[in-house]
Amino acid sequence: MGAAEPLVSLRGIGKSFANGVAALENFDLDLRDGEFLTLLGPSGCGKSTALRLIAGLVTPSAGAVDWRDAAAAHNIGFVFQEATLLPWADVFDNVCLPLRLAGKTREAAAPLVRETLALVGLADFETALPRQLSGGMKMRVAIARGLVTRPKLLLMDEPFAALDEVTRFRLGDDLLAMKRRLDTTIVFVTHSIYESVYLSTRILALAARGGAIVDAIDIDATIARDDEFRASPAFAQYCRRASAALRSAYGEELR
Ligand SMILES: Nc1ncnc2c1ncn2[C@@H]1O[C@H](COP(=O)(O)OP(=O)(O)OP(=O)(O)O)[C@@H](O)[C@H]1O
Repeated sequence: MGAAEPLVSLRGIGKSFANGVAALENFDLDLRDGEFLTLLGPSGCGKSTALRLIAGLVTPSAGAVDWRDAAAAHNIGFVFQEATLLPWADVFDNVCLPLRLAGKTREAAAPLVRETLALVGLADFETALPRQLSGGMKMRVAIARGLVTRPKLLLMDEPFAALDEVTRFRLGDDLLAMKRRLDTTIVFVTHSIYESVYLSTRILALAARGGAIVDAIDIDATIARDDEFRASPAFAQYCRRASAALRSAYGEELR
């Protein structure tokens, strides 16, 4: 098993719900080790369903999800659009939760929780309650909770959608730094073309119905992600391509 082998492969995936909706049809995906993959597409095209299938939260109606390493399949971080924190628990206990669920005592988990809080810039907020935090800080707690078990894979479903643009930019930069530091592979869902180009090493644009891949855009992973990139002709070019892909993903629906 070489490092070039995908971390996880989705083969011929179909997912239909009891109400007859086919969210995904014959969907294939090879997730590369270490990539930042973004799923871009119209509302309802199956992005969240794809994340939930990878996470094992729903089972496919057809096809298979194959993991290179079974242990990675059982240690996946998941961050949602809402931070979904326990309102009565402080920041430390919210981040500690996945370790407690894995059977660690609070004391045994503490060093990892503190290290992760430092990583997301919340070292001084251990005892704060969720209601005392801004939206951006709550999202940092949710990211810390997603990373505290040091998963190989972090799934993020529109995590920054509810945040203002400055907070969004800052969190994006910090997320890339965390990813580098922990060597995490990320699958990210967003509706923002600019965000997808800035953060990703690959973008998949999914068609409005059934999740067919309309375009796969590789973004040069060696380019530093900073203000210079955001202002560069290369960035504009990638955005034009992603925008065209998204337009064709809407297909008939835009006409
Ligand atoms: N549990 C469910 N039961 C019935 N239909 C569902 C269920 N979950 C999703 N769907 C349907 O499957 C399709 C794909 O949904 P999904 O949430 O994956 O799309 P999405 O691309 O993530 O959308 P959005 O961008 O709006 O979050 C939609 O038509 C949705 O209504």
